Amino acid sequence: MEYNQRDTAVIVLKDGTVFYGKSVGIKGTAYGEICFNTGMTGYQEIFTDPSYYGQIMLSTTAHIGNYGVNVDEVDSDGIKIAGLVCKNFSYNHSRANSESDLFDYLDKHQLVAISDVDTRALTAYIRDNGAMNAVISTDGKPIDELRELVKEVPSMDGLELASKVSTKEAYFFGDENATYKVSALDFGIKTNILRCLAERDCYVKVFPYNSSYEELLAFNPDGIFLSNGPGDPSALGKLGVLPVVESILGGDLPVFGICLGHQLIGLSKGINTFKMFSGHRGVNHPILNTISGKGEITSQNHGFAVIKEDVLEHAEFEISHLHLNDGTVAGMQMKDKDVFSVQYHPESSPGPHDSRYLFDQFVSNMGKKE
Ligand SMILES: NC(=O)CC[C@H](N)C(=O)O
Repeated sequence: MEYNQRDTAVIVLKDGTVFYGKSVGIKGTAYGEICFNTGMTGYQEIFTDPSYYGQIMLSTTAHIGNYGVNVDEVDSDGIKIAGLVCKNFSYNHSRANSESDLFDYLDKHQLVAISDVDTRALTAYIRDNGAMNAVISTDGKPIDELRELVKEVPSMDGLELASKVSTKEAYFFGDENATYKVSALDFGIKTNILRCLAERDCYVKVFPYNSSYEELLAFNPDGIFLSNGPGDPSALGKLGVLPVVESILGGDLPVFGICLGHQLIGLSKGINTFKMFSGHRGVNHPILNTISGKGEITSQNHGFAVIKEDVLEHAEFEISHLHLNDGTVAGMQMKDKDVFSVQYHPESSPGPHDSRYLFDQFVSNMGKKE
């Protein structure tokens, strides 16, 4: 396909490789780390997941847009991905409870989006060469200019993004007469995590990422939650987050961390993180709960992970979950405290509900304190 065709769009990878497609969003140029998600449904939840902030989403599913959009299916106040790359884009949608079509939604949120890409070839390329920066363009910029532009895109390694999606002001979620009160530290929290807590009789106060331990305690919580979020977890050290997490772990309240929250629990205790080759993003990742011996099919979205040896050598922690594809740490817990965390997404929006029991475990830990 020639780039000078009308509506033709282009993807330029950091190493100079080029893929072509057609524009289905606004005319513009967007950049970020390109990563692929293998989920076959749940595109609206994925696009609005704050953990994807700064990343270009390459969807491996064959159709995007065919069931429209619904405001109840968002995981934040708007689209958070930096751009979209897909195979077939459906301008028609068909579903009883869809409110509008994806095309209008992308336009409303001013997203650069490209369809008709050979997504299988591009995914295989990233799988074999690792997650990498990319520029996607639908406004006719010459390839040479885009090859220069992609060199300027900041590396995800060391990039701090959580402060950009965390709430500016504390807010409440759920019924104020609920049995349990939870203070949640927000690094880009997915709304479905709040829904899962509220459904389990929790009233949640969501705090900005730079809140102090004292501010979290002033809500008089029964437990503390550490959220998911975008970027390199180790970059949050410079924002002073780790001493707050250390104080939380030093207290006696039950603690639950998901994804970035899990990584921060580790970092605050000297368990380091590393950048994975291409990360885990999809809705069918197999996990072994090493405590119960049971398997779980899980929803995942991460590009960093804690170093396994650091957990194994740590006196206070033990591994609770392992990723069965590559043996990476998928969950850990403190041996003598009600502190546990997982690298994956039990709120699973989208994804199977196998791991929702972790919310029950957190609530049950809070119940023990009564
Ligand atoms: N979903 C998340 O919280 C992701 C955590 C972190 N940004 C990572 O990519 O590993």
